[in-house]
Amino acid sequence: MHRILVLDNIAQEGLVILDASPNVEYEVRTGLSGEDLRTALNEFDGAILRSGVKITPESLEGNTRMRALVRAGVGTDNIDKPAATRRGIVVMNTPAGNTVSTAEHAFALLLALSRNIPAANQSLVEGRWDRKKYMGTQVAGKTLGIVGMGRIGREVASRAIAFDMKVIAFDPFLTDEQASAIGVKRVATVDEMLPQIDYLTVHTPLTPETKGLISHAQLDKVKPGLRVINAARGGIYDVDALVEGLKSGRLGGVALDVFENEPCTDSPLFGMPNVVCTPHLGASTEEAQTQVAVEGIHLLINYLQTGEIRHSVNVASLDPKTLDELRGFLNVAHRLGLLACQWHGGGIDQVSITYRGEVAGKDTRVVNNAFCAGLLERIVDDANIVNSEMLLRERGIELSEEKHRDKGAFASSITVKVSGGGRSIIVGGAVLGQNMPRLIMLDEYRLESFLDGKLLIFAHKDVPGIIGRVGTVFGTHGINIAQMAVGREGDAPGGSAIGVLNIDGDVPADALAEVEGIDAVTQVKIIDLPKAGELPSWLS
Ligand SMILES: NC(=O)C1=CN([C@@H]2O[C@H](COP(=O)(O)OP(=O)(O)OC[C@H]3O[C@@H](n4cnc5c(N)ncnc54)[C@H](O)[C@@H]3O)[C@@H](O)[C@H]2O)C=CC1
Ligand SMILES: O=C(O)CCC(=O)C(=O)O
Repeated sequence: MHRILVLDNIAQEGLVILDASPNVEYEVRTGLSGEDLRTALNEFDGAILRSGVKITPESLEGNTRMRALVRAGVGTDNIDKPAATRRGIVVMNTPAGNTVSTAEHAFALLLALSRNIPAANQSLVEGRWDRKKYMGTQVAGKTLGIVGMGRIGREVASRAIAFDMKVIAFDPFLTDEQASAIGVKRVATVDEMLPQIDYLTVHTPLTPETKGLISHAQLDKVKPGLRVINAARGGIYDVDALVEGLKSGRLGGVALDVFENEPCTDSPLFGMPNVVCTPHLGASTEEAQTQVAVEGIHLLINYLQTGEIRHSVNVASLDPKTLDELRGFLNVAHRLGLLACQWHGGGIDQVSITYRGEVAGKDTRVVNNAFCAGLLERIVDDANIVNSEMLLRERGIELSEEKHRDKGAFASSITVKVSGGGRSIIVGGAVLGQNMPRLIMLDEYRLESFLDGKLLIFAHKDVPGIIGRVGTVFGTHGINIAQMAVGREGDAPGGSAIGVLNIDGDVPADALAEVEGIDAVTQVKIIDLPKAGELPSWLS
């Protein structure tokens, strides 16, 4: 049973899906913070939220249960993503569900500013018929500057063009070709657009580059009377600069839907002339809320039930088709990681992964993560495909990847060199038939061995009789050998070789000592892997 926590009010349509989903139970607990939030998050497998809850590192402290946090909306700035990633929690959002509603709200603010709608309404309902005071500005023929030409910025642009406005846009990822296809003029910097525009609207996340995009210094650069709108994130405009600009007349109006600290019930802008503010209503339409709730719940259930990862902001996506194609490889990679950790023995500082054949044509980032999860699983609690790469980097271990499309002996294979502490080892694997993991390389030896259960690996000189002597030791101790594979250096006998035995049950210490005592045996190690068919929780 997957337990889902609904942390904010979401549309009923989302709850209906939860009600109808087998193997899922949920609770709605809104307004949680501090210790209550921390405790609650540890009682559920997944959670869905809007902007009303802040997930901090403290909220996730000691969490061993939560697997996914879904933001029913775009901005995930209320979720501490490094903390979630560290705990192995996938963070997903619903990027497109509220795009149109937010663009419409930004445009509604632009029109409200142009025609003084809120102030005129207020004056009228207070008993005044003040037509002269509320003389407005026509938007047709005026120029709108848009910073951020992503989903919302582009919707705003098309609405502005429909209103006969000229549009100038800045976005580091906008090309001249894209700009002309949309019908806007691209500029290379925000400063370049400021003297040319009558209205400015921003549709970017709050980042170090966008924080204070309009500050005191920009007031000197703007065309006097510029009206500015922000339905993206508080902090993109500096509030003190906005107040100064309004007082000096450099700014003709300010419309804000978002604030640096929310909820915001007090601001020097509130009550000033030519200011229109709304309490973060951009996405507050029935249509947007239904879409983000339905999409968000689907994302959550799909991840918990099938492992599909879509719209993740902290880990590579894994759609159902790719998941299906890679499932066998995720399993092999995880097992190779577990083997590499035990065979190397510790002090690792470098991991080089090579994919060969068909698998090299796929997005293998998540396979890398599966290997890293196996490598770390015995060292770090709760390593999984979400957090393993971060955990690896935090430990100063370098990860590199190489791909070769040409096939070797197998349709697809993965080989990993793990180095550190003066020792390098190599493990290689492939998938046979329907998800049967095989070890095909160990250090310089090619072989073909089952990659599950208990393995006894013994390096030895390639001289006659060794296999028989090792077999006799196990027979004497009543230990069954399920499978056996050997690989040797080159084609001729006499060099070094390696044997891999799949053992049923445990190997007693005295049996191990007897194998170690065989003179031609140079190294013996027992390796513990998951049993055949056993999958880690993140893959089952
Ligand atoms: N008021 C509200 O209720 C809502 C607010 N939002 C906010 O609106 C913002 C935009 O959302 P979307 O369009 O969906 O995101 P998006 O990811 O589709 O677009 C963002 C764009 O900003 C651009 N950008 C990033 N840094 C930039 C910079 N320094 N200068 C210029 N452009 C830059 C990116 O290249 C991208 O094209 C987000 O911050 C989101 O949280 C989104 C939905 C509702
Ligand atoms: O959930 C909301 O209403 C806020 C929407 C928003 O800001 C976002 O999606 O980024």
